[in-house]
Amino acid sequence: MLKQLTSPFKYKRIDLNTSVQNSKRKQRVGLKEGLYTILKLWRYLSKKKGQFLLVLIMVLISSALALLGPYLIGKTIDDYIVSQKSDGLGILFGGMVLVFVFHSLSLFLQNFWMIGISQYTVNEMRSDLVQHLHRLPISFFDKKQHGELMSRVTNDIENVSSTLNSSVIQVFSSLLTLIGTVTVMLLLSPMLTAITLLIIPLMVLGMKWITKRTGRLFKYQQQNLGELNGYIEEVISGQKMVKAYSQEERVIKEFIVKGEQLRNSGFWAQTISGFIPKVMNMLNNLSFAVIAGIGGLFALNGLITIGVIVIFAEYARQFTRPLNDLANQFNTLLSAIAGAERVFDILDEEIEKDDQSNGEYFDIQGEVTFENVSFAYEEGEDQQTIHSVSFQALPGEVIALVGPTGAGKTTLINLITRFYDPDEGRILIDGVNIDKIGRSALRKQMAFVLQDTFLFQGTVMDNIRYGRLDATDEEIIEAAKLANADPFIQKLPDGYHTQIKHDGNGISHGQKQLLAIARAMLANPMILLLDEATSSIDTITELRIQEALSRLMKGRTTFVIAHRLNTIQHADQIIVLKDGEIIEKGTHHELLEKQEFYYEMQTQHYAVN
Ligand SMILES: Nc1ncnc2c1ncn2[C@@H]1O[C@H](COP(=O)(O)OP(=O)(O)OP(=O)(O)O)[C@@H](O)[C@H]1O
Repeated sequence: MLKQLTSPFKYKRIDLNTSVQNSKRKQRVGLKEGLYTILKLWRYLSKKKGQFLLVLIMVLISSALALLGPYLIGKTIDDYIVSQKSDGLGILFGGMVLVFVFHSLSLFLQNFWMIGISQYTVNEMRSDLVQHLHRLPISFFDKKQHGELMSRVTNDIENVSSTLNSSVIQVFSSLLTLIGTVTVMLLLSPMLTAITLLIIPLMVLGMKWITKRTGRLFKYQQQNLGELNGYIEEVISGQKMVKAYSQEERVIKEFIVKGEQLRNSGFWAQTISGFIPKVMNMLNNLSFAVIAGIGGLFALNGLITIGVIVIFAEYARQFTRPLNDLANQFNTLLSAIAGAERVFDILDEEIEKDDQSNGEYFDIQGEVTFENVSFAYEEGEDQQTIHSVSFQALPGEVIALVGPTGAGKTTLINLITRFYDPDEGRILIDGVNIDKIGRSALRKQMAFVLQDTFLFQGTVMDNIRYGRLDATDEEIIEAAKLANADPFIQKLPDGYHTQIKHDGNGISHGQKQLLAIARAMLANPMILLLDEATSSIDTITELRIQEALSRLMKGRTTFVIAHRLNTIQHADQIIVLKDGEIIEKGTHHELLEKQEFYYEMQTQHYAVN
């Protein structure tokens, strides 16, 4: 099996920056990066400082009691068994029982409090992450796979949680046990201690060699897991498309490749980290042999007692165990830091600035003006997506946006809604630059009826209420009636209370559009953004949609991305876009008379979408 796997050292050749290119912070690697992440984690943990202090006190107590146990056993051997005495043995025995009972109790308490801290921390991180995700600009989501993001909110956070649950205590108790053990050992026999400690350099060197590799390998394992999850999410959501184009084989092959990558990185991360306990165990046994041999010689020469050999043997175990634990926990910590780092990478992403405005609701008339607006999706792009676009839409006008595919129609809508901001020029609503209006206040003035209406889990009623959360049931039914959606809703098994399945599966395309119109009716905005459906909808539903739309459009400034030219003949203005520029503007008749691009589109049935 080993032969099939790529050597872990292959990873050396992978440029870290290829997978972490989007964040400046990610350029920092190694210790500095780790410390930065730990500092950020501490900001969360420190909110539970009091409880954390209690945990540390319990760790201190349990570590001290763990030291006391072997010491008492050694004392029993030297003072009672070797010297054949029994006076006071009962008290010593009682003391030992108490030590072990309190040791367990302190372990239980530290665990109990630490789990509380870890669950609190992880919950805070998760909610910060989700809140932050909602404040990020749309451009952030353009660059990220949804499943990969999901993996950060779930897997990576879970990883941090389980590590906090166990590793923090382990690390502190191991450190304390180490210090305590060495101190007592030195007090009992400095010479035997020095010989026992010779093992440390060997352990440190071994650990360094291994952890250097495992840190990197765990990072790749997390990355590969994120990519695989992203892929699974994508193919499950796009299952229909996969089947429609008979892409199952290709998808399975790609999945196998990604799965192999994860298996490979997982295999090496686990294998190399798995060496640690084995190596430590071997060194541990070696130290036992050394203590028994050399300690025996010392005892024969009267330098130490038999009780001290027993204490040393027990301490050597206690001493290599924390080293062992530290090494193990180091790996878990590295893996959790890698996870936390991926979470903080998102938290470090700059949120959408909500400008100078106070973001309050205000009444608008619906005049929209573009003044020399230029825009490119990517910074430094040679070709602008929108180039010096100017036009004015008066309140209540219907503006049709037409042009070949990729001309920039959707981009114009994206700019009006401030999903993106222009690089040059201004967009004004009622004469106010929209960058002075808070995004949320601006979007409250708008409603969308898009080709692909997204329906959330919940009832039909809930989905219409999305348009205005404080709407009453009566208002919702009224909006549905105006949108011609009421007849089909009434026929659903539970009417308005029918549960919508995932993403509206079970509701037809045309019915989704009607629900979107009802949502928009309820929102009652002054500006309406329509992306005309291209898919074939049956004639009756189509008529219902058209009728509902004209009702909805009345008195509102409406931008329609038109895919069929026959539906926009009555628009007040038709804006013809090509390669991001307005090449013609006017009414249907004016443009036909000009006999230019629009005329060509009409006469030659130019593909307009
Ligand atoms: N999020 C994005 N990131 C980068 N480029 C984008 C993005 N969205 C669109 N583009 C590019 O911008 C250009 C204009 O796209 P847009 O979607 O505005 O065209 P459109 O006229 O609406 O096309 P269609 O009729 O096909 O929907 C295209 O070249 C497209 O590839």
